[in-house]
Amino acid sequence: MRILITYGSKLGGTREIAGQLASDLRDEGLDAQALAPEDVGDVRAYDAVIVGGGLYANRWHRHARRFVHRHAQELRERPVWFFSSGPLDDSASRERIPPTAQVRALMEQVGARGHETFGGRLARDARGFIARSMVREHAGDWRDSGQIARWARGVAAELREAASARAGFESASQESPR
Ligand SMILES: Cc1cc2nc3c(=O)[nH]c(=O)nc-3n(C[C@H](O)[C@H](O)[C@H](O)COP(=O)(O)O)c2cc1C
Repeated sequence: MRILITYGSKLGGTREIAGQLASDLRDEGLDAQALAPEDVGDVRAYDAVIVGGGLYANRWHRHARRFVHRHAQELRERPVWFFSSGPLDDSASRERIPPTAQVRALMEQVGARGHETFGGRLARDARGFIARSMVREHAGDWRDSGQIARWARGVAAELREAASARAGFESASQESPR
């Protein structure tokens, strides 16, 4: 089963989460690949898609939003999960943080099956006027590799379940009716 993981990331934190998800899903025996949106060819080549976005003022980074808009049709036709990365504290590790209103609207647009919020990262040398002003209070790496791995295992289990249900249905429908 081929899984695409793509993302919108400005400072690199969400890109690295996508990389860890791909590696965790490969450990689960799935053929998973993390690609920047501009490197994704035909979404129809994948059996399932995960889209992640770094949060900026409660909105996904524009590359993630754009990917969903551009490929809404293909995404509606296959299982899709979303993740967000943002909180610059341990809140995402302690409790489930629901998607922001904008991300929820994108989920509805494509019928996404689930969503997880992971902690974010703000490096001390982050570039950009607002990012620099946030560094003093909020610099740190709050991404939790255990939380990411657990979520990847959950997605893999759902995909396996769906595949075995499909295989059961197909073999039942091949039996000729008497
Ligand atoms: C200008 C700015 C605005 C941010 N706004 C939010 C926000 O609204 N919600 C949130 O949870 N995190 C917010 N963050 C934290 C980022 O989401 C976090 O740094 C994340 O890891 C960035 O992803 P990226 O490294 O992939 O770009 C903000 C960070 C910056 C620099």
